[in-house]
Amino acid sequence: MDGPTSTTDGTGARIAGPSPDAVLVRRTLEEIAPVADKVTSYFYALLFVRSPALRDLFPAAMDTQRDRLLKALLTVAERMDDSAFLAEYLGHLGRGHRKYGVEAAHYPAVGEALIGALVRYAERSWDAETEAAWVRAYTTISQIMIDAAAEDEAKAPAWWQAEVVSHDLRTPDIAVLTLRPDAPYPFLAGQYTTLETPWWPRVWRHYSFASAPRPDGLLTLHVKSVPAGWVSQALVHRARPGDVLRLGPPAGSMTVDHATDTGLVCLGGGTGIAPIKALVEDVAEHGDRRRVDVFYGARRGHDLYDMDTLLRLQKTFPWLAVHPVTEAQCPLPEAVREAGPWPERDAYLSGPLGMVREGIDVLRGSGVPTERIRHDFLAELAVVGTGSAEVGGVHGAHPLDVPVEVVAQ
Ligand SMILES: NC(=O)C1=CN([C@@H]2O[C@H](COP(=O)(O)OP(=O)(O)OC[C@H]3O[C@@H](n4cnc5c(N)ncnc54)[C@H](O)[C@@H]3O)[C@@H](O)[C@H]2O)C=CC1
Repeated sequence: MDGPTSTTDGTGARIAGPSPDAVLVRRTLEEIAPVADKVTSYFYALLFVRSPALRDLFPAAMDTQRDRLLKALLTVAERMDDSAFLAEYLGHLGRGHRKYGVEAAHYPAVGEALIGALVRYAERSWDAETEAAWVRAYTTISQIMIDAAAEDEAKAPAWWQAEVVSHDLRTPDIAVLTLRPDAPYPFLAGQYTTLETPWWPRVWRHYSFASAPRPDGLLTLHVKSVPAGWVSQALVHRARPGDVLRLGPPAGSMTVDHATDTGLVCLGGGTGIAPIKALVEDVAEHGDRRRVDVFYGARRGHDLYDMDTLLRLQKTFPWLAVHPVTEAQCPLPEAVREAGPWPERDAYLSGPLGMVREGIDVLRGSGVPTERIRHDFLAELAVVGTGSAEVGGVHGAHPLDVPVEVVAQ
């Protein structure tokens, strides 16, 4: 892509402006924004008519697919001149697409369908120069994704099969599943995975791991069945020991920095307690010098489905304090504010979007510097991908930093 231009401000200092290609790409995206749905439908129609074999990479029902492509494009367009961001974001996307069966040979057809859809709906701004900018942009995007996938192929499988070894229904709509992967699954406490069930082929959802890596290699997930949540309902009400699921690679950076012994303050709302529990186990495994406060929020007392486990951990580890909070008592972020300030802590948040957002505000107001606040916006992905809250929570300062997978979520 062409490099950024620069201008000078009133003091003569140079300010980097967007590159000419970024200006042209953004102009196209602005023009199509009001008809984004039509562009997306036309893109997929072109893709599947011209390359019918690619249809098999996508789920049967395309409604879960809707906004993904456009959201990824907007993210890239917004940061087009930031090569470090592009390498990280698109590298993650390229690796993540291996599990869908995406190959290097598929990329040109996608690029042609994309440009075909843009030509049709960006009539006002489209010209030869714009087309050349889009071709350069797409070539760069696809090459980063292809290279990242090829590099990953040399060291990790595209997916893992995982057998359900236990299924524990904790409430009428929450199950704790234990899985045995068919090969060692390398992850860190606080990370999440993508998962596909045999009942909804090519429909993938995100779930955080509820335990730190264990010597026996087993994995644990907490799943809440949500209305219209195909995958979550199948996992809670249908999955049984012996069923085999597929897992994508681990992702997420809500992990503990073991180079320091700073204390932790953790907020887990609902099934958002899952990765928080994994973090507590991780701290325990790395020594016990750190103070850890866990605020566990639920709507009602009986929704605190993992309280027994947390109390057991609290009894074992004197450095751990667990604070259950129900809505009748007070909102979870409020309880954290009242117990603060937290100036010397690292903070971790996991749960519904609203809780995470409010929690961040409270933590900032209670003295925690922004760079010490970690969270993964899984709830954000659920909203984008399905219109339902079907995830078990992705990390980043901004939701757009989360790689939104273009194919089959
Ligand atoms: N790594 C992550 O970020 C993870 C996120 N999650 C997300 O957590 C959510 C769990 O859902 P449920 O169990 O149904 O939780 P829930 O809806 O029962 O709420 C749990 C807690 O969050 C509080 N809360 C909810 N909305 C709030 C708001 N707008 N402002 C302040 N507090 C709020 C509730 O008062 C309660 O204390 C899902 O959206 C899931 O995607 C789940 C696992 C991991």
